[in-house]
Amino acid sequence: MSLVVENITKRFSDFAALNDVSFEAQPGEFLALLGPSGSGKTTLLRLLAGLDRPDTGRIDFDGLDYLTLSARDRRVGMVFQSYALFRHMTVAQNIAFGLNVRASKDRPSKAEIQATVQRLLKLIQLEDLGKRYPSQLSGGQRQRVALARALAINPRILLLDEPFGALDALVRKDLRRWLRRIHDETGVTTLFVTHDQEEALDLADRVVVLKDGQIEQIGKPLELYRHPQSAFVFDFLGTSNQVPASLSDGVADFGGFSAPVVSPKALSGAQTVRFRPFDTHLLREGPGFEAKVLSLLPAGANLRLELQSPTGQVFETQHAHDSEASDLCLNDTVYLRPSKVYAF
Ligand SMILES: Nc1ncnc2c1ncn2[C@@H]1O[C@H](COP(=O)(O)OP(=O)(O)OP(=O)(O)O)[C@@H](O)[C@H]1O
Repeated sequence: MSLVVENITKRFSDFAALNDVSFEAQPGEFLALLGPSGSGKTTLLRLLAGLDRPDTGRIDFDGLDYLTLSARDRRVGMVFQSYALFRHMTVAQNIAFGLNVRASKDRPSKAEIQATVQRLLKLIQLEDLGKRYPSQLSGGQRQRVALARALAINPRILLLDEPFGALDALVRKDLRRWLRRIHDETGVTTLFVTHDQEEALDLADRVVVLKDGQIEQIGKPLELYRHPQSAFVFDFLGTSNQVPASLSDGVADFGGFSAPVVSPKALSGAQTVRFRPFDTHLLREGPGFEAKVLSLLPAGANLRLELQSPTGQVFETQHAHDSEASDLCLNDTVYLRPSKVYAF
């Protein structure tokens, strides 16, 4: 059951929050919508949920024209950043809510609703907390309940708007893994809004990068990371070191040393080129970009360095523990050479 979004434009007065946006989600796919604040992520979710209408375009799900369906008939489950649980209801009542409010002809029996609640409590690993109130839960537990409530209506699509945005980094990481597991068990087509590139790359089957209401690029996480089509995508997906170079025939010349260029098109002449922290060598002697070691930080299997050039530019580099970086000290002078650079 695929989701088709075609040529969607949404204006607020004369400002286009979404401008001709098209993409598809495959049945059961987990898509991340990634973009900076104001890029149109929430606007897109609201259109899918039926909380707002686009000015132009088409939204279909499994052959159903969603724009002709009410929000309720779309059967979309939503989870927001703020815990939108009902405070006066227990966890179990919150989860049952979407089923209890159905018209009597569509409402499952009490026993069926209870069974669904039990199944979902088990799924979110809060089996013993059904009788508690939201105020008696941690932030992470509340978001798990919010997800169970969204799943209770057996949604065709699950829309998650920065669901872990208010939680601390460790809990976020934990819930991320957990969410992916739940997704794989339930197989619901899911759209997950985030402005955190690590979260998007870690979680999603494919990532839709939005900028100023338009799609910059869509792709699998590694594909986006390795083959960004624009400087925006490169900069947004990770640390970006930038230097001027002279390009010709796929080589960036820095005056005395050079590096191969990865580029979506053939470029020549003076350009700013970009490189990632781990695409670098540090040498004791030039040629290279001269810099002093500002900081040295062990980061898991790697060493992360900050280097500062005589003009004040700061570079970030990353190296294996047993590499040339391992015997450097603070304030040592090194010569930095990129092993490959990107140009757009
Ligand atoms: N009801 C509205 N009236 C006017 N402008 C709006 C309205 N809703 C959204 N916008 C504008 O549309 C643009 C996109 O907003 P949206 O909330 O979709 O961005 P976002 O990518 O979700 O941002 P964030 O990450 O900050 O939540 C913003 O410039 C916003 O100010």
